[in-house]
Amino acid sequence: MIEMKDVNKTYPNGVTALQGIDLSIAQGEFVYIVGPSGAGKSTLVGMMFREEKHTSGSITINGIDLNKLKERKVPQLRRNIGVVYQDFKLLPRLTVYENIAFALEVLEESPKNIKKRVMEVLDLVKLKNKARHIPDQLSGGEQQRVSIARAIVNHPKMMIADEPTGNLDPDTSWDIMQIFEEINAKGTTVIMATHSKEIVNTIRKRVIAVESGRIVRDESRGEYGYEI
Ligand SMILES: Nc1ncnc2c1ncn2[C@@H]1O[C@H](COP(=O)(O)OP(=O)(O)OP(=O)(O)O)[C@@H](O)[C@H]1O
Repeated sequence: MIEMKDVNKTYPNGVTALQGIDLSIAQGEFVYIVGPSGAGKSTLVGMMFREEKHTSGSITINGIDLNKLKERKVPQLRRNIGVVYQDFKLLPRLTVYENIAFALEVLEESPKNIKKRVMEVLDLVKLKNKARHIPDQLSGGEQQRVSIARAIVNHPKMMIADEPTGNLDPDTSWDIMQIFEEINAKGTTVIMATHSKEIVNTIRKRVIAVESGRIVRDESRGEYGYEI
C-alpha cells in the first residue's frame, strides 16, 4: 500500500530532508515514525499524501505511482487518506457537524448518507452531544477527536497523523490513542509521527526511526529509543 524506493527530498532552499528512503507499509499496519526534531518525520509523512513532492526515487501509494500522478488527480489520491494534524486544522466558523460533513459534501454524497455517516463517526469519537458546537467551544482533546472524525468519515484506507497528541495532556492523549487503535482494528492503516516515548513504549507497534533524513531503525514491535 505504501512503497518507497530510494526516495530523496531536497527542499527548494537546498536543505536535504530525506535521503535513500526505502520502506514498505502494508494495508492494516500501525506504524510510528519517530526521531529527533528536524530528522525528517513530517517530510516523510507529508510525501505519503503528496503534501510534499519527493525529489527523486519512486513512491507508490494505494497502487498509484506518484511519479506518474498528474496534479489534477491528487484529490483522487487523497480521497483514500485521512490526515490528522497536531493543531487540528478545523474550520473555526463551522460547527462540529459541519466540519465533518464538509469532507463528504465535496464528494457530492447525498444529504441522507452524509447525516448517517457523520453521526456514526461522531459516535465513534464520543462527541454526538457536541455536534452543534463550534471548535472554540471545545477542549483541545475534543477538537482533536473532531479532526479524527473528519479524517475517517470517508472510510479512507489509511490515516496519517503528524504529532496528533503534541498539543494534548497525557490523559487526553490516551483517549486519542484508543480511538486510533479502534480505527486500526477495523482495517485502516495508521501512520503516526510522534515524540511521545510513553505512547510508543506502551502501545507497542512497528517503529520506524528517522535520523538526519535516513531510516536508521525499523522494528515490528519497537521502542521509542530516545531520551527526552
Ligand atoms: N518547507 C521547508 N523548506 C525548507 N526546509 C524544510 C521545510 N520543511 C522542513 N524543512 C527542513 O527539513 C528537515 C526535516 O524537517 P521535518 O519537519 O521533516 O522534521 P521533523 O522530524 O518532522 O521535525 P519535528 O520533530 O521538529 O517536527 C529540517 O532540516 C527542516 O528544517
